[in-house]
Amino acid sequence: MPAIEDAGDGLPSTAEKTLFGKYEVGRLLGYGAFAKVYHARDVQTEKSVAIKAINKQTILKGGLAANVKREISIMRRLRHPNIVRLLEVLANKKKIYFVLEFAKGGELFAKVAKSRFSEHLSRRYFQQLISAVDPTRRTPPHALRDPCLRGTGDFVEERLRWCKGGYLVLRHHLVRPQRRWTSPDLKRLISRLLDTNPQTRITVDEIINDPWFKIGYKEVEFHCDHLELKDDDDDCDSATSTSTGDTLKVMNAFDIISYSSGYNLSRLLDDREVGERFLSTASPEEIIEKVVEVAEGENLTVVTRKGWCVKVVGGYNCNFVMAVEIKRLTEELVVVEVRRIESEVGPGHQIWKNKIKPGLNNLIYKTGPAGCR
Ligand SMILES: Nc1ncnc2c1ncn2[C@@H]1O[C@H](COP(=O)(O)OP(=O)(O)OP(=O)(O)O)[C@@H](O)[C@H]1O
Repeated sequence: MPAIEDAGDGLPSTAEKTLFGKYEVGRLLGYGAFAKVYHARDVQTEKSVAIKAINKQTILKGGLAANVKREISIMRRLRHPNIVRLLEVLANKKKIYFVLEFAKGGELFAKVAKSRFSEHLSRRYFQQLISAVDPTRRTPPHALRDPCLRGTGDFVEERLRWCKGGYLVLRHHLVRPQRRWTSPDLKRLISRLLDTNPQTRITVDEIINDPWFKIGYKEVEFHCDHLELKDDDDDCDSATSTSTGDTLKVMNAFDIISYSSGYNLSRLLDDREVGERFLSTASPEEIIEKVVEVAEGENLTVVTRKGWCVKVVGGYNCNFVMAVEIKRLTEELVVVEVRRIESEVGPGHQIWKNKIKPGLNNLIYKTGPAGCR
């Protein structure tokens, strides 16, 4: 495998080195607005993956942490043949790495630039594109505040607005020369897609029912682990359990293997945050109750309590912030995840170690580190 430039990516500079001992990093595949994407090989399975390296500072400076978290929360849950899967998220002090399914077909743009597509092939690619956009579209609106994730109508409108100057160019070069060999149905669809008026422009539902589009189209069954995407600005919002326990937050393989806690990636973005995980056979309600009891006994303030998650603050100048979240691992076992931001010195530092943790001792029987790798 060829050597790659380091370019401050924190990626290994030669193929002999591997990222986190798991991925042999190879050639640069491309650049995004905030990331570089590399080809890599999973050392264990020998499968190709794409690794998207994003600089934490760039994200934080650009105020993009929420966008990144949202992108992860949606991507990791979607299972669709035309959407690249997010396999894992890794991080070190400087970078976040998205490990993605490798799309070996290359870029559509490169294919278009190389040769003219037949109408049949165009339809196949277009159907895949619409099929991939459709489940995103069906995600509840509160998850789609990010303009990058809004439905295609808005998305297309946004893009057309960006390249307003280029639009006529597009019409002239792309549509007109093709008239000779384009079927009337396709011509009609293209003109509806390129309608500059968002009110009359064709919608995704209309596209799916369009006679040209419909030929041979099979709706793909997509799977989404959690459609009830929550706003992740609050530590407790990622806890989806209820006190009645009918929508349990069950850890899936992704959570366990990657040590990722739901959507909350704040620890990937804030080096001051520390954490621990415990296993417990106690009931989530009993554990939460105990945390609240001990915290209140220490004059800490419970600022949020939702289902199986509680957040408390306190200490000198409120320099101690702690969120405890519980997830079910098996019928008998739960994982208690404790995340804290505390100053290295001063009374805040001692609150967890000397007060709360001892108070929970009889509920937990195994400890392990949490936080990013
Ligand atoms: N899973 C993948 N498999 C193969 N190549 C990929 C993969 N993901 C990205 N690439 C390559 O890396 C390039 C940059 O990807 P990236 O997702 O960062 O950028 P983008 O989607 O163009 O922009 P943005 O930064 O807005 O997400 C792509 O254009 C593509 O060539």
